[in-house]
Amino acid sequence: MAQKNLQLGKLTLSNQSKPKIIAPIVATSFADAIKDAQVIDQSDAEIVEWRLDFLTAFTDFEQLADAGKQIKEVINGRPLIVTNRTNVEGGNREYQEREYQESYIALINANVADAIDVEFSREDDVYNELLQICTDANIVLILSHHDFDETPDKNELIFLFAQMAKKKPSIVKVALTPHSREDVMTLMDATLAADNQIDQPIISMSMGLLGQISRIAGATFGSVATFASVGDASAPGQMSVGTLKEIFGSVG
Ligand SMILES: O=C1C[C@@](O)(C(=O)O)C[C@@H](O)[C@@H]1O
Repeated sequence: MAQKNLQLGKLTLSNQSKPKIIAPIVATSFADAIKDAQVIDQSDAEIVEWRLDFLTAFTDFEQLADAGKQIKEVINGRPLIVTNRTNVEGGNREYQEREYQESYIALINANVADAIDVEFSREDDVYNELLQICTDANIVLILSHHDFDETPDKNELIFLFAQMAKKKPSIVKVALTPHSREDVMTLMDATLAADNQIDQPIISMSMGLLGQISRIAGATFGSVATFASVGDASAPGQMSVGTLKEIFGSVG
C-alpha cells in the first residue's frame, strides 16, 4: 500500500495512522457558532468543520470573516475546514455562485480556512477558480460527493473516485447512503480499491445507523478521517466524538 500523507494546518493526515476526528459546527448564527467552537475545544476532536450552510443568513462577507477569526482563535490551533453544502448534495443552502465563491474567498483571505470543501457537482469554472486560489494560498481543497439516496455498485464507485481524482484536489471525499449490509461493504471495498489507485488521500463514509461501522473501521480501508459530533450531528449516523475516541483508544 502506498503511503499518503497530507498536511492540514499543523496536522498530518495519513492512510497509515489512526483516523483524525472531525467535529462539525452546525450553528445557525455567528454567535452560536463561536459558542459551539468553545464546546468543541473542550472535546477530543482534532479538526473542526464549519458548515456555513447551517447559518440562517449571511450576506456580509466581512462579518463572516470576523466570526471565522473568532472561531479559529477558540479552537486553539486545530485545523478548520470550511464547508458550504448546497441542497443538491444534502445541505441547507440553495446554490448561488457568487455567495459560494465569495464565502470561501473571504475565509481564505482572512487566514481562517485551512481547507475548503468543494462539491464535485459544481461547474468546472467555479471549481477551477477555487482550486487555483487554494493552490496559491497553500490551502487544502477537499472535493466531495454526497448521495443521500443510495450506494452505487463497486465499479461505478471506483470510477467515481478516479473521476474525482482527475480534478487534482488534495483530498477526495465520498458519503453515501446504504440500504443493505452489502452497500456498507461496497463503500469500504471501493474505498480500499480507490486508495490503491489514486494519488490523493480519501475520506469516505456510509451514512445512517447501518453505515456506522464505516465511521469506526474506515481507516483500515483507506479513509484518513471520520466525522463525529459534539452536540448536534451534521449527517445521519455520526457518533459522538467521545464515543469514537473511546473506541479508537481501545482498538489497535
Ligand atoms: O461531507 C461530510 C461528511 C458528512 O456528511 C458525514 O456523513 O459525516 C458530514 C458533513 O458535515 C461533511 O461535510
